[in-house]
Amino acid sequence: MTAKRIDGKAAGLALREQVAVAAAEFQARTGRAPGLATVLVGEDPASSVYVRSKGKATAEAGMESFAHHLPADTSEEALLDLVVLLNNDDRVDGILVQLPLPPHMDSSRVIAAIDPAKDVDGFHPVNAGRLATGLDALVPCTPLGCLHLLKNELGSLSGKDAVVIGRSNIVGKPMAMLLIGESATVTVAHSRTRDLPDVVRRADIVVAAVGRPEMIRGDWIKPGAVVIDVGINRVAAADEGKTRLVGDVAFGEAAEVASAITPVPGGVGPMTIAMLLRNTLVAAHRRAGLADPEGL
Ligand SMILES: Nc1nc(=O)c2c([nH]1)NC[C@@H]1CN(c3ccc(C(=O)N[C@@H](CCC(=O)O)C(=O)O)cc3)C=[N+]21
Repeated sequence: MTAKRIDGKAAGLALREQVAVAAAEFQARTGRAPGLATVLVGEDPASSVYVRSKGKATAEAGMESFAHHLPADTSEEALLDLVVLLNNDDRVDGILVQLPLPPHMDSSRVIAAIDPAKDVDGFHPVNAGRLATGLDALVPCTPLGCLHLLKNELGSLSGKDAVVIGRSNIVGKPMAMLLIGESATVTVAHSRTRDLPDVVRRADIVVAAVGRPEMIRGDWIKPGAVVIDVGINRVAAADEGKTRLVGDVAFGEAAEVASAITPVPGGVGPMTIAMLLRNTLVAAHRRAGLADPEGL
């Protein structure tokens, strides 16, 4: 069997079009567009690329983009001052501080300084707690994108066996919370899990977020499972000196067994950006005292 390739690029574009329609409605009602502020500290080339593509997507969705770029040697105090400024700026509905921060900064402290109502990454402990307790939260973009793809594929997730590989605050833990919320039976596996291949073999749904290139092999996958690959790993290509992106799943092998699988690139990554815009739109509505936009 050859799995269906889940097209995250197309799903992300469709979502971004819906967000653009709702953003225009928001502007008509309130007299201003939703606004997203991004903060990049330092010169990491990959981070610069992501921040630039976020700025472009924001403009395309009819939202205002406020891009802040600080030098790598900025003090933590100066970054915290900027966060406070953005917290108090009414044009700003969403604040994204690009991670990782330089090593002299304490990212937990920076995240905790962001107004939870503007925390479109969903990384603030208040949002993590709200998600865990089933309250309205801003939910991390990558797991939200994974859930969107899973529901597109399967409809209801109720009673499905889901295995999340990875326990980070950014992906694994919030992914588990979302799956529990959909009434899946959820196992969170990680580097200390015993017999990981056997654990994964039980899963109707596999979400791989370990950050190890092609670690999850085809013979770990239950026939017919849906595989969501969150990994974005840059590895050496066959061509001397070139690189290519691979996921955490050995795609070719897994595609022989799964019913559907996300590719890398073109899977989860584009959904993450679409969900960032979605979260900015939602934050704008909540801050303006409006009901959440429908169907997003
Ligand atoms: N505060 C914060 N929030 C983030 O959401 C955040 C962050 N920091 N730091 C870095 C990571 C990484 N990230 C990606 C988003 C989209 C793609 C994406 O669209 N990737 C394309 C391909 C990209 C390429 O070709 O290099 C794809 O998978 O198809 C990738 C990576 C968000 N991050």
